[in-house]
Amino acid sequence: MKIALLGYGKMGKTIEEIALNRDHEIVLKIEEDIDTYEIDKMEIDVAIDFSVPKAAFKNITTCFKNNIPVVCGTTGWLDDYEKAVEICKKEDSAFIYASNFSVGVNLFFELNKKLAKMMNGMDDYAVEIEEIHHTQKQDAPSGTAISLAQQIVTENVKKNSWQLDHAAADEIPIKAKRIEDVPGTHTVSYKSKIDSIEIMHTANSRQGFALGAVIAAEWLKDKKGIFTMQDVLSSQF
Ligand SMILES: NC(=O)C1=CN([C@@H]2O[C@H](COP(=O)(O)OP(=O)(O)OC[C@H]3O[C@@H](n4cnc5c(N)ncnc54)[C@H](O)[C@@H]3O)[C@@H](O)[C@H]2O)C=CC1
Ligand SMILES: O=C(O)C1=N[C@H](C(=O)O)C[C@H](O)C1
Repeated sequence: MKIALLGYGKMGKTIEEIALNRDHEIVLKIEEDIDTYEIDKMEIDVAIDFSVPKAAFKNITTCFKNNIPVVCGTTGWLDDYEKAVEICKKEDSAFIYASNFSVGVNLFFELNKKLAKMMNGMDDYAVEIEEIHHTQKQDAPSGTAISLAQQIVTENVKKNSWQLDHAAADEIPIKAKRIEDVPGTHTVSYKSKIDSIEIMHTANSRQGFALGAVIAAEWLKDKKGIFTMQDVLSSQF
């Protein structure tokens, strides 16, 4: 498979290593605006975007316009997600966005939904999310923490949204901590006066995110439409 890497930082480099080990070819590495590359003249099977929030929308929609399917893991640009979906549909292209491509985190998401369902109506418990990431991270809270909060909102009749730090009664508080070299740790806790229940996912490296993104790219290559990581994983496991 011929892969274009949109963003060649910590994640782009880890994805390259995994893609080469799976016999794929990296035909393009982008570190600036996509207009400066002649992608219309290139043969690209799939683009994988792990870049920066301000670049993602333009770069991925340019790929759709050139009939290149896109796997996007960049977080912090989701105000434009619906617009990107419309452009993808109009161009008859293919798209997967996931706040987290790690298989382990996607299992953790399922656990979070189950626990949220069980805790719905348990009013003595206060729910809270904490995320810890490295100090270079541009966005807060993390995309994964937002996904966890949205999953709880779907299950819990008393919670309508999330808030960074100080939340109202109908909001889930998210605490974002930045500590050098932490790849990504997420904890969902329910605390009462009597006891606490916590579930936690700790990434030991970036390998899990990168492997999940390459698996998603292999799955998406010849498809058309809008998909999620759940679609990918339910066809594999
Ligand atoms: N969904 C997931 O599973 C994961 C998502 N992420 C997200 O992926 C993104 C990248 O993370 P890292 O690699 O750690 O960041 P990084 O800062 O190491 O790399 C970002 C890269 O984007 C490049 N870049 C800057 N402007 C650009 C432009 N206009 N076009 C294309 N590339 C440009 C930079 O040169 C840099 O190489 C972040 O948004 C992060 O939150 C990170 C890990 C897992
Ligand atoms: O920036 C990161 O590093 C990560 N970002 C993603 C997020 O915002 O959730 C996923 C992972 O936790 C690492």
